[in-house]
Amino acid sequence: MLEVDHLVRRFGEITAVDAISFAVGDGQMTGFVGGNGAGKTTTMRMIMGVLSIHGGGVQWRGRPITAADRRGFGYMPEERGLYPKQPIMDQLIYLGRLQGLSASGARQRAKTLLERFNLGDRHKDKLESLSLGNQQRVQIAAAVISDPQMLVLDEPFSGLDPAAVDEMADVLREFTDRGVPVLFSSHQLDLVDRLCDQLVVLSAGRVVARGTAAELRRRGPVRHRLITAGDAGWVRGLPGIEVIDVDGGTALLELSEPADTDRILTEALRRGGVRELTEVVPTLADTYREVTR
Ligand SMILES: Nc1ncnc2c1ncn2[C@@H]1O[C@H](COP(=O)(O)OP(=O)(O)OP(=O)(O)O)[C@@H](O)[C@H]1O
Repeated sequence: MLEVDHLVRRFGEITAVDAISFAVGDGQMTGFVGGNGAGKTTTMRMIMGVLSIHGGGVQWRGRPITAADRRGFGYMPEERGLYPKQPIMDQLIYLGRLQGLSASGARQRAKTLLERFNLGDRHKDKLESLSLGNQQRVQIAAAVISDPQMLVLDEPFSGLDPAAVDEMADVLREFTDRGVPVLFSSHQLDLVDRLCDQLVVLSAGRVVARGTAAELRRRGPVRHRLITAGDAGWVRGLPGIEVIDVDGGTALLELSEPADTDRILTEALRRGGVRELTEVVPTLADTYREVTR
């Protein structure tokens, strides 16, 4: 398990990461979500020891993390890290050797990974000659070259088409299935919803929400949709009911008291032509907007 404990990082006057805490359990896929500048990359860099820590700490398996622990982590940095002008196989072998594999072990592992990503016949090609999606596949191969104990991936899904997203997700799941904790950042809420056991939502350097997608959805605003045969504009006249939107016979409402549902329904029935009154389950995007505003 990786634990991030009240981590702090400042850049001059800016506190980019402001006492962030969360944990990534063994075999747990954790999505790190937040708008531009929320502090995701900075946190990941501190986990990996690329940036110094100004407060708090990182624990790995219950002890303060060491450089040796970090060498066993697979990391995909925001700036990527491979050389555009060098053949991909050579780079993977080099990285594997740096991380302690033998020459033949590194070659074998690189070959297996490139084949896994359908890039076996491109092994002599320079990184820059590959499509963006294929470059991303090679970047992930580089992160997992030496059988990592933990994966820290900065936007691994950005720029991938849906098929490549599924393929990348399968690779990450192979790791979580083996008990490896995986932390990745993403702007794609639908993806995070689909893939993650846990979400950590950052805003302005702080954790503003944390939990499973279902738990976070429950934190979103509970709304009701009323559909009537005639115009539903009359809802605006009801005291204590927040009207989010009215479009012809359809109104979207936020009700603060359970009794408000009865009140709305009674009034709608009195007026006649009620078609529907239903609770609208918040989406993850609704919750995200709510917790980051
Ligand atoms: N090297 C740096 N020097 C000065 N400020 C920095 C530096 N790195 C990050 N920051 C600032 O720290 C804050 C957090 O940035 P960070 O890159 O961690 O956010 P992020 O959540 O990864 O955003 P994005 O989704 O855009 O990548 C921002 O205000 C950013 O401008």
